[in-house]
Amino acid sequence: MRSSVMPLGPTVSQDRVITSFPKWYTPAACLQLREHFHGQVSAACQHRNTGTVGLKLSKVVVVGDLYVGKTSLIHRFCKNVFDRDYKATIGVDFEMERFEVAGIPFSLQIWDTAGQEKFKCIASAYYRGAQVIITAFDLTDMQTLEHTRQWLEDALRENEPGACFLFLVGTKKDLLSGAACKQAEAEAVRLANEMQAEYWSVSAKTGENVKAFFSRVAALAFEHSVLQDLERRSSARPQVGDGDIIRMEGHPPETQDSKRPSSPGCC
Ligand SMILES: Nc1nc2c(ncn2[C@@H]2O[C@H](COP(=O)(O)OP(=O)(O)OP(=O)(O)O)[C@@H](O)[C@H]2O)c(=O)[nH]1
Ligand SMILES: [Mg+2]
Repeated sequence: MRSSVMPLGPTVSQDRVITSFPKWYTPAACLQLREHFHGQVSAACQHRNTGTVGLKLSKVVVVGDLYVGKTSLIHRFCKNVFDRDYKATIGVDFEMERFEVAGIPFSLQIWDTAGQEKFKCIASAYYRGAQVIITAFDLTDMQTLEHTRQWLEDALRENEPGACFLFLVGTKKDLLSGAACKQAEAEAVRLANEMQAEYWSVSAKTGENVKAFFSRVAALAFEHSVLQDLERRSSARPQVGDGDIIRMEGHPPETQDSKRPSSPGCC
């Protein structure tokens, strides 16, 4: 898992401040059932002992068929706008979002990729180094759900095994209701469990669940970064052995980076 160092900037807006651990959409397909930050993470945040986490950003990659609403979802969250007209993404685009999680600055770099086949090879060049993969489908078009397996496989191929949190997101929730929505969600939850992904239904048009979803993404990515940083620092601490030799226990950073996220149910 890779993170890049980013420069310090202004403080975040109030609606990007996360103080309590955001909840899942459904416990039936959820990466983390805890309602609070991990104890070690809370303590580290309280004592401002989060190492370099506050200076880093996590990469989020959004993939899925054309027209499912990837760009709309990102624009609703980052710019609070919705455009009814379709403008295909050409290759890739990205947005930066700054948060404050448990008092610590944290940023997501959200990569929006093209769903059109002809742009796939450009887009796939940007899959590497993702900490989070969001696979989107249109709740009103179940073929797009079937295609998520392939999108996920392609994105995972470019990343270390177990290095990413996975989300499956059903879009355009405003267009479905009642039994049709329940049925589409049930199928999606089944697939999310197979993929070991967390499931969310959202609407970019109405904004339903959009902020809650990205807050959840940010909190999980943040928590994992802090835990990883704590683990890296504790395993790099020198230890005095039986004799006069000082042993350095630990692994090179690359090995640590490729560890699975520690929460249950992620890839
Ligand atoms: N009703 C409704 N329409 C939506 C929603 N999200 C997106 N759309 C519409 O769906 C169409 C496609 O949305 P985009 O966000 O451009 O789709 P995309 O997945 O980024 O497409 P590509 O860039 O080609 O991969 C647009 O006309 C949007 O207005 C939604 O939540 N509700
Ligand atoms: Mg797009």
